Amino acid sequence: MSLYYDAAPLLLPNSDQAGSLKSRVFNSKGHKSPPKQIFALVTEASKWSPVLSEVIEKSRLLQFERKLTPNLALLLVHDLLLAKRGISAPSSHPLRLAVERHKARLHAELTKARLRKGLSSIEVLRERIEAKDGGEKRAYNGSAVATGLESEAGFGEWPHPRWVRVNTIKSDLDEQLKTTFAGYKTVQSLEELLRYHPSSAEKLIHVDKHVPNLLALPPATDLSKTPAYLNGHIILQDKASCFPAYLLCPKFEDGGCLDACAAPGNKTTHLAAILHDGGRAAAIPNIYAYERDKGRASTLLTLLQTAGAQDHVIAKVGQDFLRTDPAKTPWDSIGTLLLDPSCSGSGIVGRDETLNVLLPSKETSGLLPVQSKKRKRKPTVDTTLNVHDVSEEIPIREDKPSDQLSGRLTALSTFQLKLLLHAFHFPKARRITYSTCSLYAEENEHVVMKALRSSIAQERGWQILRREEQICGMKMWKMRGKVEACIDIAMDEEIDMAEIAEACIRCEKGTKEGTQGFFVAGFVRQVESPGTDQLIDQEWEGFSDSSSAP
Ligand SMILES: C[S@@+](CC[C@H](N)C(=O)[O-])C[C@H]1O[C@@H](n2cnc3c(N)ncnc32)[C@H](O)[C@@H]1O
Repeated sequence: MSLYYDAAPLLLPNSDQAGSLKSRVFNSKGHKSPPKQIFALVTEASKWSPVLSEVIEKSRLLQFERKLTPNLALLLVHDLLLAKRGISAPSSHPLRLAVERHKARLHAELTKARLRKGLSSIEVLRERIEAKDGGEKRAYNGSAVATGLESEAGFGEWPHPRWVRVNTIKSDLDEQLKTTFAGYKTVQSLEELLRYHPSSAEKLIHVDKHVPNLLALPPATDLSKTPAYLNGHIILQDKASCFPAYLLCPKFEDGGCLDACAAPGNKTTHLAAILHDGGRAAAIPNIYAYERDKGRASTLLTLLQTAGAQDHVIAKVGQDFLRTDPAKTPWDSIGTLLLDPSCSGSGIVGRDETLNVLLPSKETSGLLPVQSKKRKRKPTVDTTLNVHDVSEEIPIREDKPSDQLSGRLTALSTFQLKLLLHAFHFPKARRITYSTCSLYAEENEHVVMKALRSSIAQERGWQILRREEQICGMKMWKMRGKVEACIDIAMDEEIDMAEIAEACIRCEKGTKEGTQGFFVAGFVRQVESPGTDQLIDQEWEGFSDSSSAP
């Protein structure tokens, strides 16, 4: 029974315990049950809470059983009706008995709740709830098959499609459409795909209009067991995450390409695919991939192997990009750099989702919506190759008292700017992309503005890669940077802030574009004054140990 006592307080609002649900569960020493079990129960019960609260209220369980609290009732009813093993408590436990004596009524109410939503089976209901939870919100908005769940939960977002990048090192778009996606119906608009109903027999696919070799599939499509995924013919990568390598547009003749923050390796393998170019890149590995974290670097190595990119990439396992000396060989011949540093991760779909719990009311007069404080997940170190599990981001730590948002953003953006300025020192560098999966201007436009105003940028002639200079798909992309955010930083009236904002690319999450929240900007060096490289290289003295990311 300890499981339910451990889990119940976690469903309540106004907890003064800071941190994400995960950190509260996994870092707590006061729990008697295994943290994994507590976490699973709380997240599952929250997911099902709109339906189960209705069931509890209609069955009048809380009126019959006065000892039960709404949160305990939610957990116990969840396990009674939905868990394979039922309630995890001794069969004679009074609280278990208090719920089990209403089993028939509760079952009947669950069936009625499902039928009211017009759903044919509990499996279909489960599918809907899973789809909703995976960020697939408002999936069926406006369609004739509205479930009723949308209005209860107040969804206002578009679902997040499953994005698939065809790995052109091993396959091509045509081949994938004829094999892995044979039998799928191609739809011309992403919106049509996002309105797809999961129980429909029709399989839909959309070929992206911005990024080459990118496909969108309906939310919750599971490709993890397909041969194409297992053999690295396709890579599950969000659309926005494909922007940096595509915008960087590295060419073999540019010289070496450097990915400064590589793990788990989605963008590195994308760079390799772009550079593959008829096998030339295979002859001379010319992509350097830095990954400071050894655990994450092992994921990178696995992904490189699976994607067939191991011959194109020299992985710098456990090495810090900030410790490279740009003046030394081979760094002195690097032509393009991709910087995708650690960030707040605020743009990641599902990352900042609140735990939405709808507790049943004791009075049966309606449901009590409870929205817990905003929480972020604890850092995870991923060492397996399941791209579903591997985050591109290491979320910021939140277990320190001083870890307030503005402090964290300052620390992150200081590190991000340092990385960018270091990249500006590479003597043969011509193009750089800087990206984050953050929504905050501090990590995005502010970093760009500060970088452009730096002395190294001015000495080396680094400029923003203007919209009209960008590769076609990026030029076409409508969502651009925020002028107000540029103005926040601009002090130099000569800088055209509208042009810089226009050059920056933003993606929002939950829109009908189907992306995660993301930001990318390109830098280009068009003029190089003679002798400047030498001067700057002499000036660069490396960063001290204290220059690491927060
Ligand atoms: C946002 S993730 C990169 C995601 C990756 N670009 C992708 O697309 O799969 C940031 C990564 O940069 C690494 N990192 C942070 N600072 C670094 C540094 N100074 N040198 C090398 N790697 C660094 C982190 O360990 C983390 O794995």
